[in-house]
Amino acid sequence: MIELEGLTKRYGEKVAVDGLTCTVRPGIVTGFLGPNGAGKSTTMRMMLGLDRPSAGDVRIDGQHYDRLRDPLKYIGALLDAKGMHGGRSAFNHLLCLAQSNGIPRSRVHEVLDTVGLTGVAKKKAKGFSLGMGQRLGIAGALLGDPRILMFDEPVNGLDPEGIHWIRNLMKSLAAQGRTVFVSSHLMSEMALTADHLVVIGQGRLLADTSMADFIAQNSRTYVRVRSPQRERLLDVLHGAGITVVAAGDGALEVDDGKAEHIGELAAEHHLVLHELSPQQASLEEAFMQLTAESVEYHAHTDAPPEQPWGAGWTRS
Ligand SMILES: Nc1ncnc2c1ncn2[C@@H]1O[C@H](COP(=O)(O)OP(=O)(O)OP(=O)(O)O)[C@@H](O)[C@H]1O
Repeated sequence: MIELEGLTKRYGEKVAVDGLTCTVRPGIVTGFLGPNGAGKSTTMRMMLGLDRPSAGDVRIDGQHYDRLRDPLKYIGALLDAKGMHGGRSAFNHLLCLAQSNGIPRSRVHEVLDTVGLTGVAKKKAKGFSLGMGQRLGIAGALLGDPRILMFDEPVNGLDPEGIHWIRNLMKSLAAQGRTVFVSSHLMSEMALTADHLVVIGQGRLLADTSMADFIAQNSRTYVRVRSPQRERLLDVLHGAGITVVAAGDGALEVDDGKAEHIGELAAEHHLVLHELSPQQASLEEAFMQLTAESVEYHAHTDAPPEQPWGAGWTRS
């Protein structure tokens, strides 16, 4: 479990993290979301004792990071896959980490095997592709068999097979009862991986809720209906006190409606339906809705959806 209490970080005038209070629980994957510059990396760095909070507190299984003996046995993290000593082989990189944390050499072989790098264990990390670097970083996080795992943008640079692998790895670590905390800008991936979300904007907590509730609370849910007897269907729905919105393509949209109810009404009146589909916004739409006001960096034009924000963006 990771507990944040009023966690705050200031850099001069800039408040990067602003009074965050939340608990990251074991047994589930918790996604950590926020627009660029929201304070995710700073929060994660404070969790790992790499940055000192200006105010507030963060506890790892009840203890401060700097009080943990052999910290890799409590919390493993992938923060910056390129932040390792490139001149060492993958094996030696992990061996150094293991030796400084009282972890046996045999465990290095185990984690190399888990991440699929056994075949390149003797190669220098500086020759690794981004994806291999991510895998090596993940091996380092797993080395101490910790109860808490933290991943900052773990799917960066991974190919579809690698993304699939890390998704399953995170889910299985959570299923073993571990605490899994992961940040990503890839909403479709987060939607498939996380059970719970912590969302921040400009350093402040915007949401701490289950994935399903987050989407339900931050988006419109409606039922889409199409019928060749559109006008009669409209009369029937209006007659039942149901508010209907016309969609551009001739379909009807019923806000907060139950598909079953609409289907039964149509059947009672012998109306043919060509479509009766409950619609829910994607995580990306819900996220954009919630964070619209706290986005610090805007593109000059509409950016394509489903891409990490960043390149070519300017501060507003
Ligand atoms: N060492 C530092 N000195 C000054 N300002 C900093 C420092 N580190 C971070 N910041 C500022 O704090 C804010 C939060 O940064 P942070 O990197 O934590 O955000 P983030 O949510 O991880 O962003 P991204 O999604 O772009 O990685 C930003 O405005 C950033 O410019």
